[in-house]
Amino acid sequence: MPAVLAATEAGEGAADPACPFPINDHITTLELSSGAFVTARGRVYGPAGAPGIIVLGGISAHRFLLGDHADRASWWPGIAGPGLALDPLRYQLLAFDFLAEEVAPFPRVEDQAEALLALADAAGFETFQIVGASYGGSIALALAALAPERVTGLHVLCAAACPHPMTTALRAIQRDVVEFGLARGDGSGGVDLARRLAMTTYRTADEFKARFASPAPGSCDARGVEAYLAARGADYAAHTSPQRFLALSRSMDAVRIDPSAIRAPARLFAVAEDRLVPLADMEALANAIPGASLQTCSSLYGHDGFLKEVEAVTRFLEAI
Ligand SMILES: CC(=O)SCCNC(=O)CCNC(=O)[C@H](O)C(C)(C)COP(=O)(O)OP(=O)(O)OC[C@H]1O[C@@H](n2cnc3c(N)ncnc32)[C@H](O)[C@@H]1OP(=O)(O)O
Repeated sequence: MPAVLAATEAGEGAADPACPFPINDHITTLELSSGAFVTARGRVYGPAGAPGIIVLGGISAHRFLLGDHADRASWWPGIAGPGLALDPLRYQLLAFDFLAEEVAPFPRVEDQAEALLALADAAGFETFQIVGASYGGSIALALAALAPERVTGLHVLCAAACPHPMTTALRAIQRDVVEFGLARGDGSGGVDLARRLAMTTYRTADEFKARFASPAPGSCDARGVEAYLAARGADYAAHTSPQRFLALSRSMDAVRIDPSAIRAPARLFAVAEDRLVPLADMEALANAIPGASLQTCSSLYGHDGFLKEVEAVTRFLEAI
């Protein structure tokens, strides 16, 4: 278990007087069981005393689940927000910034889980549910295994017990691209190119065919698939350092969850067309967690289905 060295809290709801729910930041310094010292940063949206839910997304996610009331938008639009499935008027929603390059050689999902547990303590969550998607789903599984007595419900989208070798292969190439960029003195260019490749694993061939084979004249996509990938790569590289990219990429490929350690009622959500986390791997996880259930959705968006299929994800989260 992590040793907490310092915890601070800062209320920020006042930053936007129109905000109808409290917002509190928690910053906790702790020693991980690996011996590393880290600072965990989390944000809780919602009224004190309401049931706690830890909300975790893909590698692009951060503690600003609902945006930052300035220039950062919510990373789970349509799912988290007042009146939505993850409602800060009904729950306390805790999101955090992933540990990344500050943990050498890279953070394991178990490290992320320890940081989260310290933040849950700081937020006063005795027990809580977890909703985790993609990389956040892997962390959710690790946290459920770490603290079985505190997790009352586990809801995992598009994440399996370990990465598929083809997924690792494609991520290894992305890391090589970033390392190549760094060696040339252009790490940011490496992240840009790696993200372009990553995008092709998040979406499906059918979506690209529908969008880019004969795009509507005048539409944004009329500029073509290369322009799209270039735009997504540039946007990601503008916000992500090469060191962060490498740390999180290695973390994803190191995931090895022991499903038998999970005691919480577990519900899984898979996308049949997901090529990053194949359906068969999620079926295997569902079979390995005692009592777990699996819902499957079909989506043109593949792995990005957890972000794009708002209706299906909302239905899945209705059981919270
Ligand atoms: C294990 C893990 O954790 S890995 C999984 C982590 N998942 C992720 O990181 C999410 C990956 N997906 C993305 O980044 C997606 O782009 C999303 C989810 C952010 C948005 O998806 P969508 O809503 O379908 O938008 P889409 O990807 O089509 O377009 C995004 C942007 O590209 C722009 N764009 C679209 N087509 C083109 C084009 N042909 N040329 C240039 N720009 C284009 C859009 O205008 C939009 O720009 P904006 O953000 O400034 O408005």
